[in-house]
Amino acid sequence: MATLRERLAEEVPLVAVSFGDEDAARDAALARDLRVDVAELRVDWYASTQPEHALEQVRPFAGVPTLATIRSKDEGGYWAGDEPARLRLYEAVMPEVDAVDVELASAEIRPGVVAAARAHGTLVVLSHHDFAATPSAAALDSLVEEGFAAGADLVKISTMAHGPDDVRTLTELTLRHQHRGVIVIGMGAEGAASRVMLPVLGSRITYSAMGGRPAPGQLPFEETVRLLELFSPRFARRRSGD
Ligand SMILES: O=C1C[C@@](O)(C(=O)O)C[C@@H](O)[C@@H]1O
Repeated sequence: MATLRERLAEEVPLVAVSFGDEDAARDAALARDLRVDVAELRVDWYASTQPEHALEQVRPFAGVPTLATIRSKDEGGYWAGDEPARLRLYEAVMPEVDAVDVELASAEIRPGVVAAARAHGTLVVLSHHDFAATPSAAALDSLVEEGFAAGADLVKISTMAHGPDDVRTLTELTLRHQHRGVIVIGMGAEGAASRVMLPVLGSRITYSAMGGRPAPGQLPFEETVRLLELFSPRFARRRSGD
């Protein structure tokens, strides 16, 4: 199977599923059987914040492209510890995963996460989430620039979409930056179409649900794959050629 880096270079959308630590062996087997493109390991959902516990959950996914996320509460996650402990946990899982995702706004640990990722050859997603609204195009452009300047391989923008104007803002953002490596998501019911449409237009990863704790507007994994096979011939070709 191609590595995540190779897959991203193809510029064909990837479908991610987020997993916690309920049953990592079961989830890893599911991810393999259903050919999930990226397993997002939501370390902030784990019952224990001990590095050894996290590593035990990560290891069964060997062979599946993985993205470790330890999301702050400020941006919709569950991390309850302090920032030094969060950085230590990122550093502990770094050698075992293909990519990590940390918020652009997490100024205290972001440089440390980027430096550790560079040292291990791990990809870095720098992300921004807004669960209330979609900011202006200019504000979103500055976040994208800030992300790449800070060393992101991918910049992720995930904002609440309240209607067609927000979906248009996110669509135009995707088109402006599509070859640089962006992930753009319109959350909520009004944004649901963006989870299929924006990957067709160049957003690199779309997140889908398989149990767990679905984000607002997420579609089930199999539905996401079916719709992308319909609308993205390149995606359909890659899936059938796997
Ligand atoms: O940031 C994202 C995107 C997401 O919030 C979504 O809306 O699909 C789901 C999260 O697991 C992931 O880290």
